[in-house]
Amino acid sequence: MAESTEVRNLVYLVTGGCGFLGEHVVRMLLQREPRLSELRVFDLHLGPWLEELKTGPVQVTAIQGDVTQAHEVAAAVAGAHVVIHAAGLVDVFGRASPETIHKVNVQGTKNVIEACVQTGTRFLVYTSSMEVVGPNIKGHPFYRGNEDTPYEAVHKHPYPCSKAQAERLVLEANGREVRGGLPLVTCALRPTGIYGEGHQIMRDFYHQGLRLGGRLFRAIPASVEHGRVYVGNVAWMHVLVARELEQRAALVGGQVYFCYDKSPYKSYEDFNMEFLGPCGLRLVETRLLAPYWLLMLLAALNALLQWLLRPLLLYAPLLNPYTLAVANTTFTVSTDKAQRHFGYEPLFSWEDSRTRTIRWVQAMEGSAQ
Ligand SMILES: NC(=O)C1=CN([C@@H]2O[C@H](COP(=O)(O)OP(=O)(O)OC[C@H]3O[C@@H](n4cnc5c(N)ncnc54)[C@H](O)[C@@H]3O)[C@@H](O)[C@H]2O)C=CC1
Ligand SMILES: CC(C)CCC[C@@H](C)[C@H]1CC[C@H]2[C@@H]3[C@H](O)CC4=CC(=O)CC[C@]4(C)[C@H]3CC[C@]12C
Repeated sequence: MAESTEVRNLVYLVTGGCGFLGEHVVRMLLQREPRLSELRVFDLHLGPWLEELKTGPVQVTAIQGDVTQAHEVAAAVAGAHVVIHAAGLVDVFGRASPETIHKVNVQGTKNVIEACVQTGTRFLVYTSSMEVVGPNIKGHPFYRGNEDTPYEAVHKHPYPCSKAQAERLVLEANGREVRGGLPLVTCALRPTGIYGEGHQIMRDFYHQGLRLGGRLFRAIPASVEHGRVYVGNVAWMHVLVARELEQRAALVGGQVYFCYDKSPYKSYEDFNMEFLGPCGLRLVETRLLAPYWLLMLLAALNALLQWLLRPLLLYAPLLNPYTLAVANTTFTVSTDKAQRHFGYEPLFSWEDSRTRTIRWVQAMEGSAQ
């Protein structure tokens, strides 16, 4: 940890600071950024847990706001030294319209960039996603790839499209002159599938398993590897790169970094079982019962039902053609770019990450433990 005798004079803004990742970034900043004097937490929905953070040495300012509203963003950004833009509409289930996803993820990001330029904020970290790269619609595997691995990134789904556009805007803004005449320094972090305390989909799988008598049924072949990264390490990467943006502007500015740690390469379901297994669930092999063509049929049926029922109700199950394609395509990362550029090492070992996540599942309401 850095020296605690450093002067506290920095103002940080975290957009989406009450989300799954955002909360971890907020808590990590308070623990690991000794130069912090004020932390602004901007979100559409503020969490009650923010109150308990207001008693420490750092001024925690909760701002209820909408990134699609340029004036609200500008007011929050004014006077901040660093912005971590983690707010986003994460929807691959068809809950929100493509227009809403675009508005939040693309227009919202434009608003953040313009606010930095207008108010003179120089450092911007954007939470991008592996989805900016892939899996692509052709289902090409991305096996242990890095930031320079050639890959045909072709998207159709609104979520990856919006993240790709927003990331491009952030990178193109690197070097723009901000108010006061100095250049803006930006970079983008691309997490793979994040897991850890607060992960909604893990929660959903757990409850589904309990409803099914402690069983989950394998849908995806165990040979398909899916990249995962612990939320605490993703948060740590954000804190570290934000800290280094000023000192290493020439190297880090305009760059993208995959988020990685020592989590093992496994299929999506086998990886989830690392936590759900110790909490009493078991994964039942069903390859013969549910061949892939049947899953595709079910996914297509779900999409059709979603469309038919839309005027009446929101039907948004986990399985749809897009989630099936993502879950069924190998996408794993092997890189050390963040280590080389800004000295990143995972803060949490795989054992720690696993233990913390298991404890969180065990503490969940309705837990079998
Ligand atoms: N969950 C994952 O596996 C991954 C997430 N990401 C990215 O990480 C970021 C955070 O994602 P999560 O924490 O998982 O999602 P989340 O949904 O838990 O957090 C997003 C936060 O943004 C806020 N937000 C949404 N619309 C807003 C608006 N119009 N104005 C202000 N705040 C708004 C939400 O209220 C929420 O608190 C997102 O940008 C997402 O694209 C990237 C890769 C993987
Ligand atoms: C029942 C199905 C066959 C399996 C369902 C699993 C899916 C819900 C999830 C499998 C892969 C996930 C995505 C992946 O981790 C990459 C992501 C990155 C993001 O930026 C946002 C979330 C997500 C799209 C994530 C969403 C759930 C899966 C599709």
